[in-house]
Amino acid sequence: MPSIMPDIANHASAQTEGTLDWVGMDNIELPLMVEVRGEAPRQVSAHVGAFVNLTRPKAKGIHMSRLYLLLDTLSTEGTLNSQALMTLLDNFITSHDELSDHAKVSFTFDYHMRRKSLISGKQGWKAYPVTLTGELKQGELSIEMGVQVPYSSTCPCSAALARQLIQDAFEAKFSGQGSINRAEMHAWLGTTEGVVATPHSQRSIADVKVKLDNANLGFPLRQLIDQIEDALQTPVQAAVKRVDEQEFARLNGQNLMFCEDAARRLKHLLNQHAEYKDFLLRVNHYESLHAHDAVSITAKGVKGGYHA
Ligand SMILES: Nc1nc2c(ncn2[C@@H]2O[C@H](COP(=O)(O)OP(=O)(O)OP(=O)(O)O)[C@@H](O)[C@H]2O)c(=O)[nH]1
Repeated sequence: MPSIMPDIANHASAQTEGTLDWVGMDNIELPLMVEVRGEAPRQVSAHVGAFVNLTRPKAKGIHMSRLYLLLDTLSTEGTLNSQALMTLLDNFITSHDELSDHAKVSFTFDYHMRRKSLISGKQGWKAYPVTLTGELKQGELSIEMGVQVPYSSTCPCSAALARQLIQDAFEAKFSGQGSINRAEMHAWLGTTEGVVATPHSQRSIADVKVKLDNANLGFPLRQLIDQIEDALQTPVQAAVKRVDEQEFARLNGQNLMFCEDAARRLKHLLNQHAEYKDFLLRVNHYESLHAHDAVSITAKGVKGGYHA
């Protein structure tokens, strides 16, 4: 190894001068202990983005290795919680004395949760894609928590059209009869001639980002996922026996949703919780009627905050 190695980041000047908003690394893969509110810390496999700004127009570049090694220490010795996030971002800035005064980090990972079946008492895993992002500017920490929650949506228009066909089929079958035989009708309703049409439904994703007001209480990830699933009523299921599938069919029938309905339910929910000081949500219905998607997007409407 040569005794003195060139140190471009420290000693060379920028070819073209200028400040930069963010410089760093993206998609760093590392295992990480994550602690969310009310849960024991657990290991996840994270993809990380680590950034600082570059305030000196003449400086050649930032010191990528310093950010990387700070992350590595968190991965090998620490646990990601709100305090660790603050410390990490603070260290990003202090390690770039004279070069940077803003720092940003994002962790993307799947968070697995045990989910109960609707009726049978069975359990299974669901993996929720999560992104935790922290930004430190002028000593102020801002934390964003994003999660994607899959659910089922049954089209209300299709359901109404199907009901009409069922009514028509009923008329055609029973119109000539003075009094209807109850047993005959019960049996007929159990056939595909009786329920002649079914509405289409689709796997859908609620993509929700919230800005946390007070992350000292921990990342309320389980709480947010539970709230979203409770509001929508038709989250996709893990373990399913027939009794669960039947209950799922009932829930879908009682929660018919356009993408507008789903977005309004979630907006109403998030507006009720002051802890989410801002939010941005996007509801994607991956249509089975069309080859394209039905989408609703909305934000809380905070001045200077998220916008759709
Ligand atoms: N700034 C910057 N560094 C890059 C880039 N691509 C790769 N690197 C490399 O990142 C490596 C780490 O840089 P530094 O953190 O400055 O490494 P170092 O000089 O050994 O570390 P310090 O002594 O702490 O400054 C260097 O080998 C750079 O060449 C880039 O686009 N920008």
